[in-house]
Amino acid sequence: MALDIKICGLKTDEALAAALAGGASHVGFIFFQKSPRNIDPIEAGRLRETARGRAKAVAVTVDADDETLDHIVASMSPDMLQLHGHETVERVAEVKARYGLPVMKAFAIREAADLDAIAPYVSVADRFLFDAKPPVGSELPGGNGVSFDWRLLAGLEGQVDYMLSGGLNAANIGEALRLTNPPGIDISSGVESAPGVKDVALIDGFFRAVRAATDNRAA
Ligand SMILES: O=C(O)c1ccccc1N[C@@H]1O[C@H](COP(=O)(O)O)[C@@H](O)[C@H]1O
Repeated sequence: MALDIKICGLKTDEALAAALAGGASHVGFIFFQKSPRNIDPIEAGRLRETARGRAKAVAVTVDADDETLDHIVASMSPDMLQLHGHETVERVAEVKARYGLPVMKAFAIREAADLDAIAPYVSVADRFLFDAKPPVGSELPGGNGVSFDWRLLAGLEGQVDYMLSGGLNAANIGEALRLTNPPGIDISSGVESAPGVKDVALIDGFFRAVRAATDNRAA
């Protein structure tokens, strides 16, 4: 099965063009005030039109209330909602029903026991996203450029649909894919020259590294 690739935290035409040219299956827009990648929903709506029909537009939110989600969904008509906060199973079900959109629920992983938390969500979430726990002092629940022990996901192959995320970059993606064989991968800081500043050369390099790793895998 083809590997899904999500480039997240996009804010500019140039970065979006590089993500699409590289073959991103998903492009992510962050709606979280404290993030250096935070984008206005109207501007995200403009960018997502470029991606329409080429990559799925994912709206990333953190414990957002209905009013906030209403505005995001109306402004940019995402293909998917990523819930990256402490949303309960009930809240995930409520959001799915309210917007009729697939939901990807994020979980922070440090040890094997952290994966137990996904069990009640299996029948509700369309997909999971596994990220590292934020470093102490970080105000961001994601986008910290930190990875976790990928070997923890080894038993999940074929069991749940998920994206591997957290601290991925061109240098480590080969090892990450070798250890986990995930259905999808998600990257943000690893293709930035500074927090919130996407770098076209780094985006190109990431896709090259993914291709090299997946070619090796197929061979
Ligand atoms: O990127 C952010 O600023 C962000 C803010 C709030 C919630 C989620 C966020 N990002 C998500 O985290 C992953 C991993 O990021 P990184 O590659 O480790 O920098 C990112 O792709 C988003 O899905």
